[in-house]
Amino acid sequence: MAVYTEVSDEDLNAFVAQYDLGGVLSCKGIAEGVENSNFLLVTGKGPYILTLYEKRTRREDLPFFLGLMEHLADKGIACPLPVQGKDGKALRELCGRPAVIVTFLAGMWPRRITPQHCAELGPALARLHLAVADFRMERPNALSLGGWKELFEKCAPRADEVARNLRATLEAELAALEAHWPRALPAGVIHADLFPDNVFFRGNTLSGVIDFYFACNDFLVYDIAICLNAWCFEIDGSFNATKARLLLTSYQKVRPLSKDELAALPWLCRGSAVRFLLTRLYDWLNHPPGAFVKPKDPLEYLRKLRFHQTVRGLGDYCLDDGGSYQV
Ligand SMILES: Nc1ncnc2c1ncn2[C@@H]1O[C@H](COP(=O)(O)OP(=O)(O)OP(=O)(O)O)[C@@H](O)[C@H]1O
Ligand SMILES: N[C@@H](CCO)C(=O)O
Repeated sequence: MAVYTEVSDEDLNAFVAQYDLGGVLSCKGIAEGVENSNFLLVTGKGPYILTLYEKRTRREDLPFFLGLMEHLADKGIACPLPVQGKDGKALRELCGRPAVIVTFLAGMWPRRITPQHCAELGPALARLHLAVADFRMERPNALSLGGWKELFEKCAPRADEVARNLRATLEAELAALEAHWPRALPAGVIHADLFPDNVFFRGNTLSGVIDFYFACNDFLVYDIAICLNAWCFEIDGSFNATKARLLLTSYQKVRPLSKDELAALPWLCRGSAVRFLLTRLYDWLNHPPGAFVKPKDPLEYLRKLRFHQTVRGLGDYCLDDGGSYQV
């Protein structure tokens, strides 16, 4: 489970006393998530989330992430809002880790994705992209081409332990991505990790988005590519064109995509598949025996990559038969 740092009652009470939240009523570790330690903290003022940032979230990036959540919440996007202490600061330290308390969002992430979930996701993502247009902080995407290459080099010597020819497959794919990666598309701050476990629903209605800790500046449509991979494949590995069409058409009701953005999607989907394949592969190969967090399956993303490699244009996704957008 994702509680890497245990917090004593004494430390917790002293920490919470720095806020105007009343006393601690309960604090329970949250099993989900892999990056940071999260707790459901209940105080006299209600439920909150306490997050202790572990080693992969860089301290210098935290003002960007917290500033982004404040900006989005201010624009009416349903996302966690960092809570300020009595001194006006949201970011402080607990047990030697940077730590924040954020507001609690009601809802559940969907365990079984339906087309309706994708139809809700599209406009929420588009609204997020519009809302960041005047967010002034920047964070380059460390997990784009350059970052993939670095990760690949770290994983390459042992990649074939995980799948036959994986090293050669990745090497060839990185070269192809380098050659075809779009150079100029509308850009801004993207979520960059908008998987189903980061999107909450109440019934079929999207109620909030969490986990902005990979957010960065990149092509806006790259966020859609990430979502196509994370939301539109079935457990048996097949691509669900109905879900993809709903995601794209509903997104475009809020933020229409240009011809260039649509045309770039197949390569962006390949890039996004490589991004998650590589981070999962790295975690798989560097997983300490006995660790309580189960690494995610890298091969799921190898299968997705192989699917996108067969695609020659948007038509191969069977996306352009609805007539609801133009390529
Ligand atoms: N603001 C919030 N409101 C309600 N629940 C939350 C909130 N933030 C986090 N959670 C709960 O904590 C879990 C883990 O949170 P989060 O996804 O941010 O962790 P993480 O370690 O960064 O995970 P990931 O592996 O997705 O990067 C979520 O699945 C959710 O159950
Ligand atoms: N969403 C990521 C993990 C957390 O960032 C993945 O599924 O690989």
